[in-house]
Amino acid sequence: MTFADPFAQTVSSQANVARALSELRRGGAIAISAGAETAIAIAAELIEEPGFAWALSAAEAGAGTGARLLMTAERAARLSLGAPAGIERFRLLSLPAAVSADVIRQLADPTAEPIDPAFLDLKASDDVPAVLCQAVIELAKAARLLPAAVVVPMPRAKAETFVAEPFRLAAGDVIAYRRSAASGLKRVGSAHVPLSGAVETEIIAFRPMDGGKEHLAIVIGKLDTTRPVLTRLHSECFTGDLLGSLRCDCGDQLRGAIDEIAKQGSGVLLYLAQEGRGIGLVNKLRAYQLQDAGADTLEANLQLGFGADERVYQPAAEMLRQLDISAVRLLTNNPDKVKGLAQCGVAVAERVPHVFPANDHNERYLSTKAVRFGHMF
Ligand SMILES: Nc1nc2c(ncn2[C@@H]2O[C@H](COP(=O)(O)OP(=O)(O)OP(=O)(O)O)[C@@H](O)[C@H]2O)c(=O)[nH]1
Ligand SMILES: [Zn+2]
Repeated sequence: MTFADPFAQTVSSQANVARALSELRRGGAIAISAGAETAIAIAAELIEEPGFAWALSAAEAGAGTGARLLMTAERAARLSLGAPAGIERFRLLSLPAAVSADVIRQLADPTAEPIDPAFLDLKASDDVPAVLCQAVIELAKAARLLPAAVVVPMPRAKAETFVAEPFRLAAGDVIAYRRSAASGLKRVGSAHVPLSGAVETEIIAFRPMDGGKEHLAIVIGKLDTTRPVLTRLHSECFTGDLLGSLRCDCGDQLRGAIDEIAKQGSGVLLYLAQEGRGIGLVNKLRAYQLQDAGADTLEANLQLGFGADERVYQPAAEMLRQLDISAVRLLTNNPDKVKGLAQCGVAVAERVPHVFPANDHNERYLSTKAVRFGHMF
């Protein structure tokens, strides 16, 4: 296929990223390039011996150009593998030739059997361009995997003749893809769904351009968009919203927001597909395991290699824009949501506190939110 027009190019590069995501999620290898440099990458949490051996031979990795382990600065710091200055966003470490797939998974995953990396003598490496490393980390996060990968740089001569299985990907495409997933939303379906306590409710689904999971706008009553609209941004929480988990306050906040909006006459609840503050359900369960071993909710995210909060607010702002809402009264205790929305061009006329009583199981979680995230309780 040739790319005569830029739209076709965009669509095709988006398709490549989508394919790369599913390859990574099933433990497959991808070939990714930045400028003249190419490397093979496999998600660290899924690496097995055959794939690892394939990557080494496909890249014709010789002495000194073997496998690298790529991880975020947060994870590296917790393995005492951080850079002295500690300012880089990720670490690339050369792996010894005899390292096993099991050891790689242990390094990447703090919920696996603990490992002391000191005996491996991992050396920092800089033979993969930063933009390529960044793209691989972004891909792993977008695939809701741990943000760590085995990366095998490919000699240039080999890269020129290499026909990747199944394709080759450019690092720049990943960045463009992430941006379009955050801001390109299409209204794809809506219906009247009477809720208990809020009979006049319409649910509107918005699909991200990358084909990812839909975000939902739950519109209660008749909106008056000439004035700030009572609005709740609610990040998906399968355990709290659906199962009534007592580890968090999400279930109470979800139902409480619907009740409050209904009581005040009208408003909107944006149900955002950002489970686990954007790290996904599986990683949230891992974070819970780390919390049961002593970490708080913020530290658990860092141990897994994520930032404290991986959410972005462009999708919420774009949904509000499509609903013709330019100013909101925001039901939240989280100062980052107020800031995040404002940065995306939505006027936050007022913050409306959204506090519910603690229980025996979520007291520590709520106090961590207050102390470490600055939540206003
Ligand atoms: N990573 C991680 N996510 C969690 C944990 N507990 C709850 N969550 C997620 O945190 C998010 C909570 O979202 P919200 O209630 O919208 O937001 P908030 O940041 O608490 O702010 P408020 O607007 O004040 O409620 C949901 O996506 C939950 O799945 C945890 O221990 N670790
Ligand atoms: Zn929750």
